[in-house]
Amino acid sequence: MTNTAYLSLGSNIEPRLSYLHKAIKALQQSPKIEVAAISSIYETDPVGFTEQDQFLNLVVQIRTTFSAIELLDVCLAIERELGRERKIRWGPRTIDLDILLYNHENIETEKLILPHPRMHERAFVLVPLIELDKKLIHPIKKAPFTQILNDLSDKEGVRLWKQIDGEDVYVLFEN
Ligand SMILES: Nc1ncnc2c1ncn2[C@@H]1O[C@H](COP(=O)(O)OP(=O)(O)OP(=O)(O)O)[C@@H](O)[C@H]1O
Ligand SMILES: Nc1nc2c(c(=O)[nH]1)N=C(CO)CN2
Repeated sequence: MTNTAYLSLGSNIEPRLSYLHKAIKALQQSPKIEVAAISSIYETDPVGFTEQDQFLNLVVQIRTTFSAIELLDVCLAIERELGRERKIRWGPRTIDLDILLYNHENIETEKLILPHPRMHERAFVLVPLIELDKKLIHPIKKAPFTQILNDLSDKEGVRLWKQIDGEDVYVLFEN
């Protein structure tokens, strides 16, 4: 069965764009993952731990035959391959891949929580997510993500960095 998932990608250690590109290429190279859509790239102010460099964030929509927990393991493996170190919670990272949504599933285990438990608080997630699909609704809160973003007190700190338009995404990453 093919599942639809949305992943949030972020990097704030240079070369940020290259880490994002390598993570997307790694997803595409999996026979069980089709990268169906890639949002624009946004430069964003750090949230949670603010004494660090600006992030580049984007969201990808994938189709996958992996289970949610298998998909998490793929994300964690890509982070390891790209040198992710966890020294400070929410601190600097070469690459971070979070699963935002997996179908409309609600999963709560020690290793995996879906929908992502903090996605509704984060403009750096909501802005690129809504760019991909303005009709998405939070499967637990039953509220449109457009409304969740509108109601967010902290909507600042998210700036369009690179407009990505279909086939251009690969040209962008190649140059
Ligand atoms: N939806 C999810 N996506 C990714 N990791 C998750 C998810 N739910 C739970 N986790 C768990 O969170 C652990 C720590 O993740 P990580 O250190 O990357 O946190 P972070 O992405 O920096 O912070 P945050 O979770 O607030 O976005 C992972 O090892 C994973 O087991
Ligand atoms: N701007 C921004 N801030 C963050 C980010 C992120 O990707 N972008 N990720 C975090 C933990 O996942 C914590 N804070």
